Order: sequence, then C-alpha cells, then structure tokens
Amino acid sequence: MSVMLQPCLSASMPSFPFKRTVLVCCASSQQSDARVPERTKVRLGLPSKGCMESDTLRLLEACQLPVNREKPRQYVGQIPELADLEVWFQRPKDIVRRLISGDIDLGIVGFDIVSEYGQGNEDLIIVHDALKYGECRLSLAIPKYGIFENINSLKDLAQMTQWTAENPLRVATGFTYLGPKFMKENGLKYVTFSTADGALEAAPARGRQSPTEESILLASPMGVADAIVDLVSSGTTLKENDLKEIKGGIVLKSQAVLVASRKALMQREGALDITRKILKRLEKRLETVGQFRVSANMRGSSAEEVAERILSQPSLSGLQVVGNGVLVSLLTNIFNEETPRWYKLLKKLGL
Ligand SMILES: Nc1ncnc2c1ncn2[C@@H]1O[C@H](COP(=O)(O)OP(=O)(O)OP(=O)(O)O)[C@@H](O)[C@H]1O
Ligand SMILES: O=P(O)(O)OC[C@H]1O[C@H](OP(=O)(O)OP(=O)(O)O)[C@H](O)[C@@H]1O
Ligand SMILES: [Mg+2]
Repeated sequence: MSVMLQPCLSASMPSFPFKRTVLVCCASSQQSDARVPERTKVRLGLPSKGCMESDTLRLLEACQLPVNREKPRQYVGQIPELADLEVWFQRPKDIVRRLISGDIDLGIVGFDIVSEYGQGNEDLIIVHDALKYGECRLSLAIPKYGIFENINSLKDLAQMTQWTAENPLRVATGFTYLGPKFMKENGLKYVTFSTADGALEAAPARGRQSPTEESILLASPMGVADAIVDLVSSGTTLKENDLKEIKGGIVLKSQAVLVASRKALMQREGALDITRKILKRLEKRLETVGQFRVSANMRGSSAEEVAERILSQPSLSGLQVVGNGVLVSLLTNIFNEETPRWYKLLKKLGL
C-alpha cells in the first residue's frame, strides 16, 4: 500500500524578539492629534541601497507585489497591484524620519533603524516584526586583549575600577540614541561617546592595552575608543579586528520590519486597506519560508491504518488526513481570512 505524505514542516511563528523598552521611552514626542499632509496617494518608503534594498525588492516580488521603476536609480516607483500606492526609495533613517513627519505612510527598514531614529515615538507602529532578512544585533563589543582580556560580561565591565569621571570608558557608535541609553540603563556611569559612520571596529584598535601602555594610546591614531556599539551579524568583522561581544551586551536584535505611521493609518484614505493587502501577502509568503513538502511510501493494510500510525506520532501532530484517506497533509495555509498580525494592528489602533 502506498501513502503520500505531504507534511510541511512549519517553522514556528516567531514571537516579538525585541527589547520592548526601546520603543516606549519618549512618549512626549508623540504628535497624535496632528493632521497628515494632504495628498492623493499612499506612500511606502523602501531602502534605497545595499542589501536592504535588494532583499526588500526580492521579498515584494515573491509576494507578487513587484516594484516598477523606469530606471534602477529612480527614487519613485509603483506596485501595479496597488494602484493607490507610491513607492519612495529613501535612506533607512530618512524613512523613519519621514514616517514621523508624515511625508510617507508605510516603510520597510531594519528594526534597529526604527528604534534609533524613532526614539520611542508612539506614532510608529510595527505592522510586521519579522520579515526574515537583515537579521543582525546591535551589540557592545570590547577588545579581546589588554585590560579587557578577562572581561566577559557587562557586569565585569561596569565593575572595572578604571572608569572615573576623569577617565571614562570611551565608546564609539553610530547609534547615538540607543548606545547611551543602553549604557545608562545598565548602570555604566562613567562613559563618553564618539560617533563615526562606518568601520567602527577600527576605533579601539590597539588602544588602551594596559595602564602602563598609555603611550600606545596616544601614539595610535585609531585608539580612539575602548569599546564600540555596532551591528553584528556573522561576527566576522569583530573577530578580524580582535574584538569580542560580552554577556548582557546585546542592545537589541533586529531584522527587517514593516512599519507604519499611526496617524496615516487612522487618517489617510486607503492607507489601512493597502496595509491589510501588503500584510496579507507578506504573511502568506513568509509562512512558507522554511517549510518542506515530503512524499514517502509506507507499508500498511489500509490507508486508514497508515494514516492512524502517522498521526499517532506526536512529532507529526498538525497533519491532517484529507480526501479519501490516502493523502496526509499539513494544514499550512491557516490565514484564509485575516492574519493574527492584522488583528493585532487593529487592536493597537483601537479599532
Ligand atoms: N552585517 C549585517 N548583516 C545583516 N543585516 C545588516 C548588517 N549590517 C546592517 N544590517 C541591516 O541592514 C541595514 C542597513 O545596513 P547598512 O547601513 O550597513 O547599509 P549599507 O551598508 O548601505 O548596505 P549593505 O551593508 O547591506 O550593503 C541596517 O540598518 C541593519 O538593519
Ligand atoms: O558580523 P558581520 O557579519 O561581520 O557584520 C557586521 C558588519 O556589517 C556592517 O557593516 P557593513 O559591512 O554593512 O559596512 P558599512 O558599515 O559600511 O555599512 C556592520 O556595521 C558591521 O561592521
Ligand atoms: Mg552595511
């Protein structure tokens, strides 16, 4: 007897993996009673360069929402499926700033950028928190050598007697909001920050190795920081620059998210409906990522008996016998109607 198995081994739905503190700190910057600027089209901001741009366009295409642009460097585009929508290609930080100013209504960017440039503004609503690319973490990293050789946790770092008002821990970061906030929340009192746009990992290079090697610090042009707060993905850049992450040193975990302006969703005609359509396509697409269809032959005296044996395995729970009892398949497409994230969004909007 031959039985066809079609289990789709489902990746579990990720829960919200981020530090909630990040988005709740500055309620005062909220402008909920302001009106949105008048215009006819809903605007979606997409990253204008790098992997975030290409991965975002790839995801939208896989969702049957391809973006049309006459020329690859053009800053405005359209999604033919969504006639009332305009796509604006922007730098990620500008997407967040323009969501807040009301110049765009929806955006796709890294959660790190929403947190850094959104600074807890309650107008920003995360509609989809896990688009499954741009995965990285914002982390504190310190040298592996010198006075940091035996420092392996944030607690160890905070307890070092070196740090005083005159001789603070020097941190280089491009995250000038989240970096200081994290250090303060973790009780590191004597800290100063410097900022740079890239290659931060070079900042501590052979800086302060030991109290007796202060001359190296002065002589080394790049010994300008003791630690950095920067994005880490594979960890290769840190490793190749002799830096290490420490226990308790993750500021936040990030991946691409769909973010919206609350004002726009509430006030702009068509914005909520377009969001619902985009969300539905994203959910449908992402739900199948990491799922596999398996076909197998099994011996048995009847289809029912084989099906019963399969279904008695706890690890295969979720399988469902369909048709004449011969085909066994998983209920994967559970979002025939609206998705859980849609109901969550309505709740956040008080609708
Ligand atoms: N190493 C990384 N791995 C995965 N995602 C990352 C990494 N670095 C950054 N990101 C995510 O991508 C976003 C944009 O990164 P970044 O500002 O470095 O862009 P870029 O340098 O223009 O492009 P890229 O480095 O992707 O070619 C970040 O805000 C973060 O969300
Ligand atoms: O842990 P890893 O996989 O090594 O990735 C981390 C590196 O990636 C990012 O820089 P990027 O290469 O994007 O350069 P950029 O700073 O110029 O954007 C980030 O700022 C780190 O330097
Ligand atoms: Mg980069």
